[in-house]
Amino acid sequence: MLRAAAAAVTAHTRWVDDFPSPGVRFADLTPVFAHGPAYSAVVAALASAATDAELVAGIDARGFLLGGGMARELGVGVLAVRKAGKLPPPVQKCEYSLEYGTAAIEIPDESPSLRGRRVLVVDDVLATGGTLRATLELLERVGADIVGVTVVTELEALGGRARLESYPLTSLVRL
Ligand SMILES: O=P(O)(O)OC[C@H]1O[C@H](OP(=O)(O)OP(=O)(O)O)[C@H](O)[C@@H]1O
Ligand SMILES: Nc1ncnc2[nH]cnc12
Repeated sequence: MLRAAAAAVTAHTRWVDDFPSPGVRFADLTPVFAHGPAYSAVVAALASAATDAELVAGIDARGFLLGGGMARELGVGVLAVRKAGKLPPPVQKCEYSLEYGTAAIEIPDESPSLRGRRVLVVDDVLATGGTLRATLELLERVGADIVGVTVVTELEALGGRARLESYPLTSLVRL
């Protein structure tokens, strides 16, 4: 199952040079998600990273597409980890930097309560790890139990895995 999903990712990923800034080679997974069999294979493979999860947290924006499908697959709920300024207060916020700039993300502070809940976190790409680290910090701040961290594509040269050392990280494709 994992091998078929990885092959589908490799076949359908579009690489874009100098986006969103010069020198960046951007992994665009849009065609992977738009291809029915590839999307199904990827969602099933990612969901298998933590079948004991009680909630899937998907990171803005492509993590939403994955997280919703995975939550259905596992029969659990889904949480949108949002870019700053989109959620009504009260929120928990964390600023971070990534390959091409800085950003901030937020989760709801108390509603839903995440204390003690087993959460599987998902995003499309792991690059520097800034986005996932900030997300994990937020989830831990509100007491969540991180049972899995999973991504479709890991860009190894950018060193994200080292910044997530203490978490159970899996990826379908490592480049
Ligand atoms: O490991 P990192 O260096 O943090 O990079 C990974 C993040 O970068 C991309 O999102 P981006 O911030 O471009 O936002 P978008 O989803 O709004 O396009 C990608 O979808 C990850 O969320
Ligand atoms: N090269 C890249 N491709 C896709 N998403 C990214 N996020 C950070 N760097 C990226």
